[in-house]
Amino acid sequence: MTELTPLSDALLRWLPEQRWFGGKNRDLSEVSTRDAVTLLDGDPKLVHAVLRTPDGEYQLLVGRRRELPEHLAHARIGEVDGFVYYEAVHDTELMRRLLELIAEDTWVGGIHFAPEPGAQIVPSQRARPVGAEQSNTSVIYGQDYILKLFRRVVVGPNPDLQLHRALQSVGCKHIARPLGAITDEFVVLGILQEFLSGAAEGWAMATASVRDLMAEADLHAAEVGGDFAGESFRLGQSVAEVHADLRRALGGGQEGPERLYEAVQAMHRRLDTVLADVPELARYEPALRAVFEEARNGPSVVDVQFIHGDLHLGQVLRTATGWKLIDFEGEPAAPLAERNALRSPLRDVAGMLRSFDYAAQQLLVGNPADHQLEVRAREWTARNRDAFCDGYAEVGADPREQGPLLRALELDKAVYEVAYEHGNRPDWLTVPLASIARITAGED
Ligand SMILES: Nc1ncnc2c1ncn2[C@@H]1O[C@H](COP(=O)(O)OP(=O)(O)O)[C@@H](O)[C@H]1O
Ligand SMILES: O=P(O)(O)O[C@H]1O[C@H](CO)[C@@H](O[C@H]2O[C@H](CO)[C@@H](O)[C@H](O)[C@H]2O)[C@H](O)[C@H]1O
Repeated sequence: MTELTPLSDALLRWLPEQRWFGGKNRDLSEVSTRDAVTLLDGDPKLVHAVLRTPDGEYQLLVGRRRELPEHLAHARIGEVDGFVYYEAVHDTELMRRLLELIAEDTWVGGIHFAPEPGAQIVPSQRARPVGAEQSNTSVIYGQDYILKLFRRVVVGPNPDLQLHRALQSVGCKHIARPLGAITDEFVVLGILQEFLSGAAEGWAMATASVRDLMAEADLHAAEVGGDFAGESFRLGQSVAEVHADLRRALGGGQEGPERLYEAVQAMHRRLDTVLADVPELARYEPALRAVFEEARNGPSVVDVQFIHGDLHLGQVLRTATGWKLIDFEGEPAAPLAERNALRSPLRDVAGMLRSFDYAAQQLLVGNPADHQLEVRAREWTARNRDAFCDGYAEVGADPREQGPLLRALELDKAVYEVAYEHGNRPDWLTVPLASIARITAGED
């Protein structure tokens, strides 16, 4: 029983509407809270809580006020005993408190708020939540800091924090500097980082380029003003440099045929799980399994290392000085042991190649079929995928030399995306399904 227990019914209604909640396809008959810790008392009050749901545990920061001001009305969760409870990430005053706690290097109710060694945090900054759709929730402070509050509560070492620290230790130029962390004994709850003000998200840049091309349906991708291939090339170089930095900081190794066998088995297992939830995938099952099996026919020794784990165009930011990679958390729903394992860097390449396809295809979803636009979309994808691989090959090994494994990893990622969209954004399910249809039919 916590202070928030009487709020359970309201939370049950509110939860499925939250973008970060991955259990939208589940039967939700009950949610409860545990470990409510008061971080600021008074009016407003700030409470940290963990929400127990059939989809696992989620972190929640709850504000409480006697009266909710107009500008916080959209954050309302429910009302109990004359108090209004709401999502605290929208409340500047309460979010400033979190930054103060980090700057002070403090423990509150078993939660440690700490700056990274050498970081000087100035708390007097106005806070605003990131507007973007995302799996976690981030708050921006002025032009200086961004605090990511993880939503899923996962016990164990957090790859996002660990890999940022490792990359920082070797002076990697493609990350935002880690500045602080919020942890309890077993769980990393948040990470404070340098805010890259003025940076553009790769996804926004790429989709703008596709839109440009579609507006000029008579021209080829290389001829329109918004051509993205130069950026894709530089992005490929940057990703290869981050892979090299990760090897420098944390080492790497090689794995033999047994591990390749195990990796292919894991692809089959993931497919089994997703098939059980998404019947629309069943028609592609034989073709998918055949591509996974083909991966065994490439080189039997594979280079492995720490990798990003969920690389896509939404995880890369273009600053004036080059590309930065963010969010080294891996796939949010994957088991921690898998996210912390040494894996082939080709997984990251496959993730990014999938993302070029996503950027081009999602603009066609919901529109009447148009052959010309479909041809243009495919041309854009092919051009940018090639440019990315060319850039990568300038710094590291050319990913295309491992064709069967790369293709299997891409389809494995597409199967993951089917599950992700099914659980988080059901309207987008057709994007990865259509890709699987095209790839397995040999059209891409
Ligand atoms: N260091 C940063 N500087 C500027 N913007 C950032 C930074 N880190 C994240 N963002 C913005 O916040 C969004 C979400 O961050 P991300 O770490 O990817 O969270 P999630 O795990 O929820 O996907 C990004 O898409 C980007 O727009
Ligand atoms: O950024 P997150 O760590 O939250 O990653 C999850 O959400 C992503 C979507 O926000 C999802 O990525 C998929 O959609 C992207 C476009 O929105 C696209 O660029 C990616 O290629 C596609 O996989 C990601 O899979 C998921 O883990």
